[in-house]
Amino acid sequence: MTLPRKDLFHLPEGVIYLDGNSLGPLPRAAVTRTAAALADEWGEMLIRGWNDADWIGLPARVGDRIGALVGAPAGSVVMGDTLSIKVYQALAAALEMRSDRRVVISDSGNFPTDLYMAQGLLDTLGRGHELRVVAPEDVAGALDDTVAAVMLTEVDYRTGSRHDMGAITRAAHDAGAVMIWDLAHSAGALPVDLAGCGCEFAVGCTYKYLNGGPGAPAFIYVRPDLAGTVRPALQGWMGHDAPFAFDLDYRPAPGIERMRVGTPPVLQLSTLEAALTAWDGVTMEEVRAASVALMETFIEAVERRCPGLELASPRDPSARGSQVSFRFAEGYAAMRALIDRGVIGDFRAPDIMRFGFTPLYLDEADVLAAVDVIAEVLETEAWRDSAYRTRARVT
Ligand SMILES: Cc1ncc(COP(=O)(O)O)c(C=O)c1O
Ligand SMILES: Nc1c(O)cccc1C(=O)C[C@H](N)C(=O)O
Repeated sequence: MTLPRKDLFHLPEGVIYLDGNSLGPLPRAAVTRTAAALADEWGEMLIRGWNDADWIGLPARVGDRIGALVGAPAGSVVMGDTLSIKVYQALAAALEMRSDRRVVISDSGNFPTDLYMAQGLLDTLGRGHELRVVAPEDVAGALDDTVAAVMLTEVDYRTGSRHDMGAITRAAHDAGAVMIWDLAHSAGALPVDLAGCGCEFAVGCTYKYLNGGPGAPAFIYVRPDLAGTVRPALQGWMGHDAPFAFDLDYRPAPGIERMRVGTPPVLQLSTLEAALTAWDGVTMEEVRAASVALMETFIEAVERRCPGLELASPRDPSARGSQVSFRFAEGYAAMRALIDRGVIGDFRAPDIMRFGFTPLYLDEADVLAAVDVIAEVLETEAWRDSAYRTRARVT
């Protein structure tokens, strides 16, 4: 299999897209499939689509496709809701499994919504739980027999620095804690071995490296030996054993389907299902090898040509996800200047310029052309233009 597979994507003319770590581009297969889901399924089938187009089976069917990309067996991943909700569900179930313990460990590299959801859940429980947020390198040292759950994102969204999932999961288990991984910046970016690492829960989003589109639903994995016993905190009817029996009392579905909540987002799941065909016939190992090669080319060229930028990501590729970040005090304005010139990355406060590497639709020529533009923006100080200083609502 050769990479990239640019033909599978709509890539706007004149753009080098280095932000697939935040929102993937539009896969061509998604255009036709979404149009068909609208016109042929919703339009023609109306309510019959639930059975005739198997809308009801989408959360499990798409979950299996994603499971195959993150090392999870069939029947252990299900789709739905936003990642924030899936974080809440995983943590709530983990705390029930360790009801005698009160501490949750996370780290300061985690994405804020994960921490916010944890804080809200712990407040709602009102049982004296504590969220302890430590530095990423201090996680292992923070584990003791008071820790109920460890909740981490494998790849830091700002620096791209990567945890060792296997080692941290083992350390959490040695301390008797439940392990939850957020794979937002891993799924479709790196090989992940959920079954091998033995974690109890994993969650992730699908709008980044999996190219499911803005607002695409999240996924949740529960280790197969636990899926029939974990208690869902959000007891929606779609997670019921028999939703269409309309019982007055909740009875969870026998396995992973209990982590469903309400009506699935059929149109977004259809888009995502088609988007995932871009992974057919390519392995995550091939994608990873190509990503590392692109990142090494990028780092070498940027450091040689742009001395004002300071590498914020680990230099060792094995300690990094599929993004490269550079620090620059005027990073926000500089990123705006780059975007104006067709090189799209993004900015994270206070000074991080982020660039994502996505070998399905990027090649070395793109990377070198992007560096030409970065060098030009820095050499000419184009970022000084006042037009680049006003902050957008979404960065
Ligand atoms: C690690 C992580 N968790 C959660 C989210 C967001 O969650 P949601 O899909 O609920 O907006 C992101 C990015 O948006 C993220 O990077
Ligand atoms: N989910 C996002 C959104 O709804 C709007 C803008 C950006 C995002 C993101 O995905 C941000 C991303 N998690 C990050 O790594 O910063």
